[in-house]
This record gives sequence, structure tokens and C-alpha cells, in this order.
Amino acid sequence: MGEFRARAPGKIILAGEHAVVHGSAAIAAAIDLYTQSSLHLLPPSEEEDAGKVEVDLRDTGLVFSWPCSQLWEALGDKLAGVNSPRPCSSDELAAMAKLLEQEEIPEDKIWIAAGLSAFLYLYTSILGCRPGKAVVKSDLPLGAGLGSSAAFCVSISGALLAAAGAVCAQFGNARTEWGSFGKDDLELVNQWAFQGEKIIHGKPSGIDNAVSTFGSMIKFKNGEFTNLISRNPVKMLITDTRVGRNTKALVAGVSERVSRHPDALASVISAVNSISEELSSIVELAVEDEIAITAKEEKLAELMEMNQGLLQCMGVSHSSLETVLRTTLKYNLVSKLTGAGGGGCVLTLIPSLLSKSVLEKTTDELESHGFRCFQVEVGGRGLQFCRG
Ligand SMILES: Nc1ncnc2c1ncn2[C@@H]1O[C@H](COP(=O)(O)OP(=O)(O)O)[C@@H](O)[C@H]1O
Ligand SMILES: C[C@@](O)(CCOP(=O)(O)O)CC(=O)O
Ligand SMILES: [Mg+2]
Repeated sequence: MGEFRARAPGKIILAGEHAVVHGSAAIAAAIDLYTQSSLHLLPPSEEEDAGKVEVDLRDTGLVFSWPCSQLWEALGDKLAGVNSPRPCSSDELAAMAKLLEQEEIPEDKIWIAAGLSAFLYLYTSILGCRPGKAVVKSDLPLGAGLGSSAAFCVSISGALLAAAGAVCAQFGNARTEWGSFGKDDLELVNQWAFQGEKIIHGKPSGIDNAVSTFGSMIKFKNGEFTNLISRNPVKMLITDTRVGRNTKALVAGVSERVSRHPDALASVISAVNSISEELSSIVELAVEDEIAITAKEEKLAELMEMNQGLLQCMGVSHSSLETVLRTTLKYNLVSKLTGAGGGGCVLTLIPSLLSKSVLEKTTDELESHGFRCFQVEVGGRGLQFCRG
């Protein structure tokens, strides 16, 4: 029956994480690291269990499968709604938790239960309880602030919706390997992926699934977004502290702080909103001579530094992140955490005139702490589809 293969990028957040959950604007951009999902539909089985749904999570080395009859019993058939994404109910969440209890997931990998629930929900909502086999693999570090949860939900939703015939990819010419979806198709994928993100994050803003689906650089606020045209290349070094953390817990922690100190946090969130607004207009400024480019980069750096201070106010920094900030500052480079914080990744702005040797020294020193550094392309493509 062929293969349905989709890939969706991770992201960096240049400004506004967490505050965006509480109504502030935020700026995010797709990066050239992808999660890829491939799906094979299998013919219905004559056997009593009616075949299986299998998912091979390559990054974890674990494979899971459920008889279709068991999925049907637990979750029922909700096929009619493929064109109208709806949230997972608490009964469905409980039914999936019960299914997963039987899986004996290793204690040190228990975090994949959230991803598995999102997979099961999206699969059964979009394809029903028919047999199939999915393989998911990612270039992204998982749970590190680069939006692996959104890339997971977007790529799976893309592959499932293509298999269901609800979306159709377009290919520019016969030799293009990766095609893209039209705007309405992308919107449908984005809405389903958001339902998956809700299972993983609890209360997502929707920024990660939007930028993973549509790509580019976006300004996102209250569920709406606009594309930003970045006139000069934005170069960022990413440092992964390798300190594990969980977005759902961090988002919940900030919400608790907001309810304990509503007035103080309202001011923090409003300050972040101003930073995001200013950052978006600076990114779109077209400048050409060296002096103007340096002035633009200095403004971006200052806004990132201010945003980092406010993230600290929200309680989402971490000693490993502070070590990265201190180390890069020795070389006059400005950094901020990206994503949910509490560990995970840091962004360091690389000014266009920075010498190669300073960048190397910075990277070496960061890596001597056990961190991993890499550079990414910022603002690239969103969801793509490949013919099987
Ligand atoms: N490739 C993948 N394989 C299995 N689970 C994944 C994968 N990508 C994401 N996930 C799920 O998403 C979770 C990480 O999401 P989150 O805590 O939001 O961090 P981030 O989105 O910054 O990577 C993982 O714990 C897992 O449940
Ligand atoms: C903290 C937040 O702003 C971004 C979370 O990103 P990540 O899952 O840490 O990559 C949450 C959200 O906007 O949904
Ligand atoms: Mg996430």
C-alpha cells in the first residue's frame, strides 16, 4: 500500500517562551534538524485481533505494538472527525494511560509515555483502529528545548493525514524528493499536531507546532502568527547542556508562580511582550553596511539578554544554563535559554564579524564542561512530504 513519509523541523525561540503561554508575543524560527515519520498501512488481518498497530521509536531503541481489537475496545472508532481536530478527552487519556501501564516502559525512559499517548491519539483519531506500522526518528535532542515534541506531532500528523487521503502533497518537478502541502492542508496538520502537543505539554501555546508546520520565522501571539522576513542572516550557536527536563512540568511551574504573584508576573509577561515586539521589528530591518549590521546585532543581543533575565524571574533557569551564560560572556557573546529551560539548550548570538578563532575557543570551553555545541540554519522549511 506504499509508504507515507513526512518530516518536520525543530525550532529555536528567539524571544518570548513561557510568556507566550500567558498571552505575550514570541518569536520562533524553524531549524534544519528534523523528525521523520514513515507509515505503512497493512491489509486488514483475518485473525481475531484484526492485525496490529506498531510504532518503532528509533531514538529510544523501543518498539511498541497493540492489537487493533484492543485499541478499538479502549478508544473506539472516531474516524468521522478527521477534518475537524478535537481535543483528547480525560476518558481517552485515562484509557491510553491504562494501555501504556501494560508496556513495562523502562524507568529511565518513562518520558516517552507522553509521546506514545500523543501517537495513539493521533493514529486512532485520523486512521481509526486499522493495522499499520510507523517508524519515527529524529535529528533533534529530545526534551532539550528544540521542539522535538512538536516536530514529532507534526510529522506524525502529516504522515497519518496523507495516508487517510485528507491532505495531498505537491511536488514542484518530478525529481524533487520532498514535496510540500498547500496552506489548507498545513492548517489541518497544524491543528491535529496541536492536539498532540496538548497531550505532551499540558498547556502549549501552539507556537512550536505552528513553526514546525509552516517553517520560516514567525511572530506568534494568542494562537495567531505572522511570518517575519529576516533581512540579514541570524547566526546562532546552540549549546545543549544535556541536562534533562520536561516542558510540561516547567510550564506548570510558571503558571503556579503566576497564580502566586499575579501582578508581578503580569509585569514580567508584559515586558517580554515588548521585547518580542521590538525584536521582530529589528529582525525585519534591512541593513547593508558593516556599522549598521553591528548596531542591529547589538540590539538583538541586548534584547536576548533582557529576555534571559526575565526567564530567570519566571524560575526556569538552571545552574547549567548559568554556566553557559558566564562562559560565553567571557568572550563578549550574549546567550539566552531557548524553549522551556530548566536545562536543555542555550542560544548564543554569533555576530557576523566574530572571528573563527574566538568562536572555536568559546565552543572548546563550553565543550570542556561536557556540553555539546552545534550551529543550525535558521528560518528554513516546515513540514515536507516524500513519496514512498
Ligand atoms: N523522536 C521521538 N521519539 C519518541 N518520543 C518523542 C520524540 N520526540 C519527542 N518525543 C516526546 O516528546 C517529549 C519531549 O518533549 P518536551 O518535553 O516538550 O521537549 P522538547 O519539545 O523541547 O524536545 C519526549 O519526552 C517524548 O515523549
Ligand atoms: C515554554 C514554551 O513556550 C516552549 C516550549 O518549548 P520546548 O517544548 O521546550 O521545545 C511552551 C509553549 O509555548 O507551548
Ligand atoms: Mg516540546
